Amino acid sequence: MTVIVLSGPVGAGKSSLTAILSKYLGTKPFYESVDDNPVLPLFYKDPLKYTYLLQLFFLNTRFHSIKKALSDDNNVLDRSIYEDSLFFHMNADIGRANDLEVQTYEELLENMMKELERMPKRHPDLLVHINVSYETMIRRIQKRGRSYEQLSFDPTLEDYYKRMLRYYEKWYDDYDYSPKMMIDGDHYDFMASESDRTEVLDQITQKLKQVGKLPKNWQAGEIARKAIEIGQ
Ligand SMILES: Nc1ncnc2c1ncn2[C@@H]1O[C@H](COP(=O)(O)OP(=O)(O)OP(=O)(O)O)[C@@H](O)[C@H]1O
Ligand SMILES: Nc1nc(=O)c2ncn([C@H]3C[C@H](O)[C@@H](CO)O3)c2[nH]1
Repeated sequence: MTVIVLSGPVGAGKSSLTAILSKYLGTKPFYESVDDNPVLPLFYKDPLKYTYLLQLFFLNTRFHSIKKALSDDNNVLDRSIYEDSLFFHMNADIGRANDLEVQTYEELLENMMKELERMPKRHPDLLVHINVSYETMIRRIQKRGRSYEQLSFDPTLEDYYKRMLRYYEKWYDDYDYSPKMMIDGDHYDFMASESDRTEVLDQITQKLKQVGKLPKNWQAGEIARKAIEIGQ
């Protein structure tokens, strides 16, 4: 059983790489709840009011998928539970949550993490972090086109996204729940370029080999080749 978790800021390419990687390895993808998330548009419209609710919503849905993913299969997860706390603290630091909310959230998260310790696997086998610059992040957010994430919807998002990148830098440095690796999301266009896709998948396969976690019976056969050819 191998569990891989993708991490990275908004628009870094986690969902896209989750689709490609899971196809390549023949494993199951688990996606973050976005289009079916009723709180997300409300949050971007009125962050002060909806930060706490959004955080609980994400924590709850993430917990559901992690419990499934850590049970007994080979899986790829689009974003980790470890990043939820980053988002919440970042929002609290800009005054969108009070001390009592922070304390309650922390206690709930700790409780949930304790529950996860009972799972057959407690942590992922590998964290794949996609690193992007501010310029790339904005380009991808525009390309994807969720209206409420655009700078034209709320110009203060520029500060929010720049802050997010700073928090992610420290978060990745501190992360030590599993082996980790970084993909250069500025350099590799794993959506449009087959050779970039091959290179990124190769980097991940090498790392999985190195940590002894390449899914059993996996070999770069026909299905993997197809995943490279067609992308997601
Ligand atoms: N390496 C890449 N090269 C070119 N385009 C990319 C790359 N990665 C992602 N994209 C494009 O950028 C957009 C955002 O990608 P995606 O939805 O996978 O990001 P994400 O990290 O899952 O974002 P979020 O956390 O906000 O859901 C999509 O339109 C996708 O096609
Ligand atoms: N505030 C907040 N807390 C979270 O835990 C969290 N997780 C994801 N997101 C936002 C980022 C993208 O817009 C969108 C898709 O990742 O959802 C979050 N926002």
